[in-house]
Amino acid sequence: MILENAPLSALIDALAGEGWAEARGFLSPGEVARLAGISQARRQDFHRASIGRAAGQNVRDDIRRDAVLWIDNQDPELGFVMQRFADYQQQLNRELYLGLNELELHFAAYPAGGFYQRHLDQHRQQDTRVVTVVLYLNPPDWQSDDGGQLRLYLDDGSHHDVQPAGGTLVTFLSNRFEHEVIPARRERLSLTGWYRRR
Ligand SMILES: O=C(O)CCC(=O)C(=O)O
Ligand SMILES: [Fe+2]
Repeated sequence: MILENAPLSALIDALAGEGWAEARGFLSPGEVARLAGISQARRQDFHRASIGRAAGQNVRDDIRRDAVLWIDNQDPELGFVMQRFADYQQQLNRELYLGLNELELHFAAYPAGGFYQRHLDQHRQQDTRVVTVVLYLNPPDWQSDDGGQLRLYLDDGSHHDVQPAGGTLVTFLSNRFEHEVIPARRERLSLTGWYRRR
């Protein structure tokens, strides 16, 4: 379901219904610019994203081509956005009894040519990821021609493409929807996270 400047309660309803939501205007343009600035200032610390966990981790250029920086949830510069995610977690628990008690977050940067092949956000052994959130930090002039859409594969065999415009938040049930990032033609920035249940 596509939402515009919606309250958190509308996201919760969409998640309980279809299992996913595209919430445009989740952050204001000013907040997006601030977060994008923080991400850019830390670019030297990003590292090439890998797949799998622990010993099974490796960088696979053929599967995903992005760089990430994991975030400390106590990071003082990020308090304004962490608060939004904490509110969302609290409402998810209150309304849907999901029992979420952890959020892991990373900045991601896809260079021109970057993509992420179709996948599910759960590691085979360890399926504690319950709800995915992706918040886009791109400039407002992102065009369809710039690529980088998030393609969500829906239950009925169709798909929904999300334009990674700054301020849009996508959220979905991590174990239900396969998805992929279509190759981007310009740098594509985001903040991606997973609520978990330990
Ligand atoms: O950036 C996106 O739109 C999705 C990224 C993704 O699927 C992931 O990091 O698991
Ligand atoms: Fe994913």
